[in-house]
Amino acid sequence: MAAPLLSSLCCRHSLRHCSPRRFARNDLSFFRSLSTSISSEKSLVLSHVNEDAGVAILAMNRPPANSLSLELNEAICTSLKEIDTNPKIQSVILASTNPTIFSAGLDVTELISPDDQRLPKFWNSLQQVYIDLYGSRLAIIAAIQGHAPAAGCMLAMACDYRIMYGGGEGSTVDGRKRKSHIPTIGLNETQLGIAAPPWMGQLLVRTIGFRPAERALALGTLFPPMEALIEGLVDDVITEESFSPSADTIHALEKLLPDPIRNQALSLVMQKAFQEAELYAKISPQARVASKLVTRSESLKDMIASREADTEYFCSFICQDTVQKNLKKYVEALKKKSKSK
Ligand SMILES: CCCCC/C=C\CCC/C=C/CC(=O)SCCNC(=O)CCNC(=O)[C@H](O)C(C)(C)COP(=O)(O)OP(=O)(O)OC[C@H]1O[C@@H](n2cnc3c(N)ncnc32)[C@H](O)[C@@H]1OP(=O)(O)O
Repeated sequence: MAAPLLSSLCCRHSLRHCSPRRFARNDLSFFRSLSTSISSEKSLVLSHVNEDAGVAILAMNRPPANSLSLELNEAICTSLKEIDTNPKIQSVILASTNPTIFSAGLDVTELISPDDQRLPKFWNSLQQVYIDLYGSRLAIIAAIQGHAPAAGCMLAMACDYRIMYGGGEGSTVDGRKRKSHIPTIGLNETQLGIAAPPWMGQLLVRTIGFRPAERALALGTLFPPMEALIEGLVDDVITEESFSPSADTIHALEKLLPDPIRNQALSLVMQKAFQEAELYAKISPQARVASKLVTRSESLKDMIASREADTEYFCSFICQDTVQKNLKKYVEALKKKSKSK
């Protein structure tokens, strides 16, 4: 699994064929020309490419919370690989079809009384998602419309740029006021009675710096948007207070876009993500990928070298009685909270 990563980082055939086309911030024709759709593994991931723009969307689509199961992890990797083989694509927007949850992190039900054949496969699939995102030749923009705890935060950190929704009472597609929603992001594992795996913790250190990461890891801090921005955990925060799409736009989009993507087309976070995707796509791919290698190759090599040991450690750690007890309690509380709504 390691070889494709570094070769993907080093230089892909596609780097020669870059012809990104400009599109303006509100140019919704981008969506109209989303002609190629790739659905994988029962559409756990929805993927659309626009070759003219050089940009693709990869939207996680596993209700209710985009929690990362073995199958979702595999679908993300499959989809990214398909996009990667298209030489006309330079940027990808990683998004969620759920407007309030980017990804709830690992599917915690995978961790409870696990099957001993499936557990290592599951962990491997998560490692692979990290490797494929962090080591991709593509510039990946995280459009974080909703919550991103734990491995959800890891997904975002493995991207090249992170845009987060800042909360507030935006309008829904049908013009009604939406309930205020303030997403959070962070590695909250200690709140579950477990620790973030070393490579995930180190990713936080590389993203926000040693001391802030040390504290955030110990406390399992989930940052609201502005705090995440101040810490450097996200690069941009977007509010939608003033955003109200016209009825014509809504009508046009209703006809043009599949349901799960429609709301995203109207979100400022998504529009900003396109702008950023375009910015990255304009840079010489060779230069961009070479600069990515400078900052990422060492840590990726280290992670790959310790991958098997990491899997072994994870499996034995998860199977410990105290860990199982903590996880069960956590899931019960999660379900209780959800039922009480
Ligand atoms: C020293 C070295 C040690 C090394 C140790 C090695 C390995 C250990 C590493 C373990 C790594 C872990 C990384 C992880 O990602 S753990 C998962 C952490 N995730 C969470 O804690 C998030 C839990 N979820 C929430 O907090 C909330 O759901 C939310 C994401 C904030 C969204 O809140 P809300 O919009 O209110 O939605 P609900 O709470 O009602 O949830 C809706 C629905 O989804 C289910 N669900 C939510 N999260 C998960 C999940 N992570 N897994 C599975 N299912 C989830 C929830 O139960 C609801 O479903 P029901 O309505 O059917 O109950």
